[in-house]
Amino acid sequence: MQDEMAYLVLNTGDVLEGKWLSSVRSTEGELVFNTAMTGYQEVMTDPSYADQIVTMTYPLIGNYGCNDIDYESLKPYLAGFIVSTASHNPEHYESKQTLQKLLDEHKIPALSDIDTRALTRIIREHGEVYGKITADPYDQPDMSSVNPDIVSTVSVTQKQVFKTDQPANDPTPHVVLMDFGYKHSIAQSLLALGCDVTVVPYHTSYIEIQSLDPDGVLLSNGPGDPKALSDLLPNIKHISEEYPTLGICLGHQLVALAHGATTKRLPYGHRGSNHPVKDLQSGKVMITSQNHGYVVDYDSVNMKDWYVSHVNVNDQSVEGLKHQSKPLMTVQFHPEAHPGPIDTHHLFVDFIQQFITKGEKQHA
Ligand SMILES: NC(=O)CC[C@H](N)C(=O)O
Repeated sequence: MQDEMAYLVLNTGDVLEGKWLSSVRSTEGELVFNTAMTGYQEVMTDPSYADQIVTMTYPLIGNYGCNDIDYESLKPYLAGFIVSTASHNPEHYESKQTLQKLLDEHKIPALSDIDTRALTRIIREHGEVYGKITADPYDQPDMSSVNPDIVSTVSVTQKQVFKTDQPANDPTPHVVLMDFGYKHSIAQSLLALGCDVTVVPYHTSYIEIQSLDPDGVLLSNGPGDPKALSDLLPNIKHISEEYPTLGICLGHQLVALAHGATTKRLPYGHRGSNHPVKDLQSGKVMITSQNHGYVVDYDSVNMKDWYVSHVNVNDQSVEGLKHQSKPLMTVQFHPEAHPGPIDTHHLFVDFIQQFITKGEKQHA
């Protein structure tokens, strides 16, 4: 079985040969690349990558193993994983299993020994690339397999309540986290700051949220094209107008769409843990963790009610929005990091400061 040939067949006509890194042998999806040097376990378990085949540009992956604490969700949702050199002998005091074992356990098809430099160049050149991991080099990826309803496969189906063990605030603030595919470290960031967190399904209505009596609402990251969720926009608009709101990544894009802006595809996405972002108010540049293929169109933002709070230093794309008069802010990057630097962690503090300072609920 180990000798079976392993290929990544792309819709560009390119075929790359590698070695099997998992016992599950066939998958397809959109190819994306991540430039982070560490954090492969967090990348693999970030639900934003659902249905995508992720290639890591850093050449050695798996060298510190996989542990019990870096899961960003219960399991990896990505369609496939591609590396150059896979380490089979990890060394780290927290390591519990190898990369290969984790991929096998969760039945994620994966290849090693792929020329990830060549692959990344192909993705950069073509932008939107689909591929198939297969034993047959004449197989072709079927692009019709893209699931427009991908968020429903990663969101919780029932609410989950998490109580903080950090009695930092009195009364304890309560944040409702709308789950479009949330990374666990978002909830952990809020719990560590002394907030109770209720995670709710992505389609939870304004009335249901109201019945939970939150102090603030957070719309999470998640997979897919934000425009696929256009049915939800009136609900999101209503919620974000009534409660202090923080949108992260997909949550940012959805709040922007709900308030009349548009989104578009980036040429080949921002995925990595060293993307420089400028806070336009302070002038400070922060290094951020990112994972997105879409972006809010700068010119579509209604500057009467909003302003652009952050921009990407590399391509000037929109990285953050703030409402002119409401406690409503959104960011394209990941303030929870994991993996990545914690330069923008203060955004969680800014978010909760809006409802803890007066010790009483701020919304009507
Ligand atoms: N991490 C995210 O929330 C990603 C948002 C969206 N799926 C995109 O690719 O742009």
